[in-house]
Amino acid sequence: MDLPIQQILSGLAKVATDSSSTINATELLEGILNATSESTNATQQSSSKSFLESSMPGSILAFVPFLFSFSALRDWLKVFLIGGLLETCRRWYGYFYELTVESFWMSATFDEDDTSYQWIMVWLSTQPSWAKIRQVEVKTYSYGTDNTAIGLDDEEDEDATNSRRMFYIPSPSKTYTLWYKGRYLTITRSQEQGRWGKESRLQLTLMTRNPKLLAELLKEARKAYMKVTEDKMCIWAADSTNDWRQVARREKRSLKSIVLDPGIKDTILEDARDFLNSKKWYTERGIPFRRGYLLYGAPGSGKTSLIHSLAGELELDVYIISLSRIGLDDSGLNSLINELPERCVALMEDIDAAFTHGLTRETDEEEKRLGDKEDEEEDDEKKDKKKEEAKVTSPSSRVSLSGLLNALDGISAQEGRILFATTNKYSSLDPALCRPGRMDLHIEFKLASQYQAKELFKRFYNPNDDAHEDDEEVEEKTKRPTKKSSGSDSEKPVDDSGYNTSDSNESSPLLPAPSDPSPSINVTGSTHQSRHTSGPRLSKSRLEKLATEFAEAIPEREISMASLQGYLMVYKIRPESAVKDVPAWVEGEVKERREKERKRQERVERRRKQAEERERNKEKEASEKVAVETKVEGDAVTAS
Ligand SMILES: Nc1ncnc2c1ncn2[C@@H]1O[C@H](COP(=O)(O)OP(=O)(O)OP(=O)(O)O)[C@@H](O)[C@H]1O
Repeated sequence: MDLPIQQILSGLAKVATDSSSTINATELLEGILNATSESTNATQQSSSKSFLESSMPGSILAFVPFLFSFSALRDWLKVFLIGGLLETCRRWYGYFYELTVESFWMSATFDEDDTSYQWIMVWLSTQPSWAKIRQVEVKTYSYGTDNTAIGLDDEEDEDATNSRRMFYIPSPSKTYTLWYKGRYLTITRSQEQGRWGKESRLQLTLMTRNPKLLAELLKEARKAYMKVTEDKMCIWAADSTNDWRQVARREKRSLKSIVLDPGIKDTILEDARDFLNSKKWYTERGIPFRRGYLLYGAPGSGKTSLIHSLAGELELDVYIISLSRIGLDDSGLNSLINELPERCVALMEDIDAAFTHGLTRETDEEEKRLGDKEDEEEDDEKKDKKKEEAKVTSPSSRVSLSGLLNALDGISAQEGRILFATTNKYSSLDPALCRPGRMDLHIEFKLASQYQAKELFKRFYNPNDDAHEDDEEVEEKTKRPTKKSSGSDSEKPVDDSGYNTSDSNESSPLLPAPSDPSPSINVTGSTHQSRHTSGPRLSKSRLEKLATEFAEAIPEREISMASLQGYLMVYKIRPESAVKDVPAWVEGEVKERREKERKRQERVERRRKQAEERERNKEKEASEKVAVETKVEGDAVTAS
């Protein structure tokens, strides 16, 4: 290791003796190299060679101290200065370039899971130049998102309606150019791997110095979106990571189609409207700006239908919160409720289903008692279904009552939301949950009244309320027993709606005929008998008469609206037959209901007896135990 240092030192000494008083770096380097080579020659004769000598040329080693010499520093400085200057220039150039370009362009990005993404897609589909694009991705959608792309099929195209529709969407990673108000516009759709597979993103770049132009475009896009979705409402549900996802977009259901006793719909609608317009009122009084409605009562009485219909009427989206969902716990529920948008309908269906397993404050005994009581009230099938659901969900649902209460009205609970909860077991709900502030309005839904049956009949056969006052022609038509079909010699039966259908009920072996004692095929439920979508043509007076007859045959509060609807579905285009057959159907329904009731009574009685038996056995065991202990004690006393 000493050798190179000696060489360098000798080199330096040689340079010092040979050189004049002013030496420059080049001379110094040459001197070192010469001295080093001489020194190296001398040492070559030596038999021992160091590792460094064998692995590195001496000239490089000699160069090292030179790098740190004073004169080399000056050169280093020059290099740094020039390099730094060049880099600074490069960066400034990039910065100014971006600044210049940015001042002429505006850009915005849109993520697929945000509604604004759909605004842009809808807006794109309205652009004339977009119709001429040549490279696209073709998609078929199974639900909801059909407004986010450009439909290829005509709505009335039979193939399109019978199968999935086809859509154009922008190809990923391709930049499309368009013109917006005379400005150059580019749109790029990129895809990234997200939690749920590939997630798309749109990047829009507009050549303008005016920031208002982008805002205008966005407003236009939102308007276009609102226009195509004005008859639709979005349904959201939580995914397994407790994030809201849009699961469907549905046609709004008209409030008129929900038949309730007079005043109920109007009361809820007015209340909800008033609430939505009262933010200031709530704020001024320091009352949390939230409203809860509890809809309870008979199954199939229209609770869920009414909620969806009201949401459509109020132009709000529906966010479904399923308390018994696998993996949902208190914190998950809390975050779900926190993430609700300000104006929305939150829907908790069958809120009692979650209570059965740990949410209620009732003791087990009370729960059992209540369960028995409800047994008497509730439909057998419904109860069994609930039990099954409870069995499936109980191990995984970890929402506690306090968790639910906190989520509903804790400080972090979302303001401005309307909560609708439904239940078939009103009496099993905890009072804390039902108190005002959490559930402000409680509305009972009962089995169908005769008024409801009549209105349902009228709406079913004349949904648009457009029957003529006394349309004798229609009347005539409905009375005519047969009609000659054009192009055929054979006489075909005519349905009692006045329509002549090729697949009317008479020719359909699948239709269950209530009066037929031995149907050829055992079909449960109602089948579609016609492809007619419009209602049968009945005059107003005829419809009124039939509806009255129909309603008179329906016993008050014994049959659910869902069952009535199911019955009418069988007679989709045969109102006369519907009225004629209704007494037989009602008889069957009532009989079935009574049979179920009887079975339920028996089951309740059996359970009661089993409980008594258990009690008796317990008492017997206890008294036997006491007797044995007394005997043992007696024996012990005798023995002592
Ligand atoms: N009052 C009603 N007016 C019109 N249709 C009704 C009414 N009640 C029920 N229906 C019809 O019955 C079907 C079931 O109704 P819905 O699901 O709203 O009842 P529900 O009370 O929510 O039942 P569940 O308590 O079992 O959830 C729907 O197709 C709906 O059209």
